[in-house]
Amino acid sequence: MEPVALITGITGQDGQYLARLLLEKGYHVHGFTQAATNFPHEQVFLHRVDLKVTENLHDLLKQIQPCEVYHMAAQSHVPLSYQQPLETAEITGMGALRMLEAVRQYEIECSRQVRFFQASSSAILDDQAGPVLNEQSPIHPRSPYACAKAYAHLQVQNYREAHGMFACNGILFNHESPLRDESFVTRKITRAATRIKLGLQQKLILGNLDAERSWGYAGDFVQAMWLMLQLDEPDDFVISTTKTHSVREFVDVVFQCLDLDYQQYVEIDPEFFRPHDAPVLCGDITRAQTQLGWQPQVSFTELAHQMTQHDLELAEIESRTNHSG
Ligand SMILES: Nc1nc2c(ncn2[C@@H]2O[C@H](COP(=O)(O)OP(=O)(O)O[C@H]3O[C@H](CO)[C@@H](O)[C@H](O)[C@@H]3O)[C@@H](O)[C@H]2O)c(=O)[nH]1
Repeated sequence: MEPVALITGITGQDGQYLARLLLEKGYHVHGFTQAATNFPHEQVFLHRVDLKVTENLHDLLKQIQPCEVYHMAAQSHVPLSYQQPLETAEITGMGALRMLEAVRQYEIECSRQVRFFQASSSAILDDQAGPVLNEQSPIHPRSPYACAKAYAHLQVQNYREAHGMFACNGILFNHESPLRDESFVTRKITRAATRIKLGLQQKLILGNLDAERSWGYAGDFVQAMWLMLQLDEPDDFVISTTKTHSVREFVDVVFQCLDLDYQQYVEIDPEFFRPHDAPVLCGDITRAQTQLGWQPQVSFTELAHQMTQHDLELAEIESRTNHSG
């Protein structure tokens, strides 16, 4: 019998890469989302479930009987969380608790064990605690989003310790791809630069260009998620690359790839600055390397080029459509 996995938030970048990976590994993949449209994998069974109702989640678990649950669903955009702190807490914080509780009830009622993965975030860690953060770094969230993720992270640890649940936090540092939503900075940059190249857009308006992040590739990160749930014992893992680059460097690489000088096109608007923005975020992946045998494969430059190439093709389609229309 094929193993059965449930991915929440399956239409996001991580959900899509993870679905692809699990299908390759021979899983039956179920996913849920509140906006189930046009999901590219026909083999994935899609469900529309309200993350705000524990009974719905419990009923879905009984119906599909997963052995692994990957909890990705969240409001994961930091600036939006300042405008919608309650909704963010509800979806990102309480949503994870409802999922854990539904799994616990299902395990008791059906005498089964489920392995649970939580997409935790580097944003929960104290970015003032040092240049490189690990699993022992203090938790000090500094945005409504980070507070909600910290709550979910602690509940995962609590369910593991109090109920013996097989539950792992992947403390994910920034990870990007051509499937990244355009509200995040890397995709905003590659979409805009490629549209500028083809004359479809004049300017790119950004905020803080000096923030340094360890930009990883989402396709690499989902490997680590799967590896965590194959361990003998559950644990928490930092997943990151080991090199940081500023937003400015990302802009520069992308525009150079298109033979453009970014300084002619990029403008700064204070609207995109945040009340708090970690100056540097980088993870120590010693635990992931030693216990999971995991290593990031795609470099910063390869990632920027891959995203630029993808978005150049999109811009070319847009350009052709404009001319034929
Ligand atoms: N979104 C955005 N960010 C900008 C902009 N200009 C500069 N930035 C800077 O670019 C950096 C990255 O911003 P995002 O791409 O929005 O990501 P994030 O806030 O770091 O959060 C992402 O990574 C976390 C893990 O480290 C995730 O937890 C979170 O959900 C998200 O994926 C931040 O320092 C932000 O201030 C802009 O126009 N838009």
